[in-house]
Amino acid sequence: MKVRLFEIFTSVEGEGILYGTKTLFVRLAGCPFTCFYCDTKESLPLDSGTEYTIEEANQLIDTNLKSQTYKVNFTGGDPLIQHQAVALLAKHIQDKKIPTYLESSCFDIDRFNHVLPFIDIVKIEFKTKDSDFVDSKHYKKLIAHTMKCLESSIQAKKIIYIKIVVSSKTKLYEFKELVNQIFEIISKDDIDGFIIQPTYGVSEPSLELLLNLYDIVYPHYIDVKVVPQLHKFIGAP
Ligand SMILES: Nc1nc2[nH]cc(C(=O)O)c2c(=O)[nH]1
Ligand code: SF4
Ligand SMILES: [Mg+2]
Repeated sequence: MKVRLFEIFTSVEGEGILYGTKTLFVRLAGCPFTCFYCDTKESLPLDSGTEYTIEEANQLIDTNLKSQTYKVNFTGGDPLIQHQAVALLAKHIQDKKIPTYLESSCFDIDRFNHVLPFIDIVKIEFKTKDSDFVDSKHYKKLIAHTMKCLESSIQAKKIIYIKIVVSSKTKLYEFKELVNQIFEIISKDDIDGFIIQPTYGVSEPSLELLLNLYDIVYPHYIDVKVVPQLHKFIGAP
């Protein structure tokens, strides 16, 4: 089996509940979606990056693990595009007792379930309608898949947090509908965090909007946090 990696680098985790922690990032090539705020557009083409055999990719990861690595984040692109390869690479890392982390848009429950056994920390990202991830007629189906990924992670007792990227285009009523839908199927104790992540450099949300979005989540989950992407502020990848 082959895998296309766009890049591999060590940095400070810039997103989510583990922000500020040293992490090795394995960025998979390929994502067919179209979020208007995507900050890794170079990695979207399926033929971007470099192709490796699994053995070569594992060797590359091993070389990068040498400089004290505490966890490995599979990101993209979307790692579920190459789910079979990601499962093999993540197993290789777990065998070394290093925690693995999946950074995906959770668009397909079958692909997600294939990778999940080899992942310790899962970010469940719910896309807003205004993200342009998919056109609006496919949005309901996307959210159904993401919900199933969330339920599956809870059943598997993973470390889980929910992330929603918001912009000045995010509609309060749509956000509220999404949050209500999430907490209809889960309880606050099922997750380890809820992150509202503002877009950076494009259609940035106002403080007023961020606070209104916060107030929508708070009644369901009092530890909700607004966390911008830390790495953008320290000039790190
Ligand atoms: N420092 C840093 N942290 C990140 N967390 C998630 C990232 C991503 O691109 O998915 C990312 C990234 O690209 N860089
Ligand atoms: S899902 Fe992620 S990688 Fe794909 S277009 Fe959206 S932000 Fe970019
Ligand atoms: Mg990034």
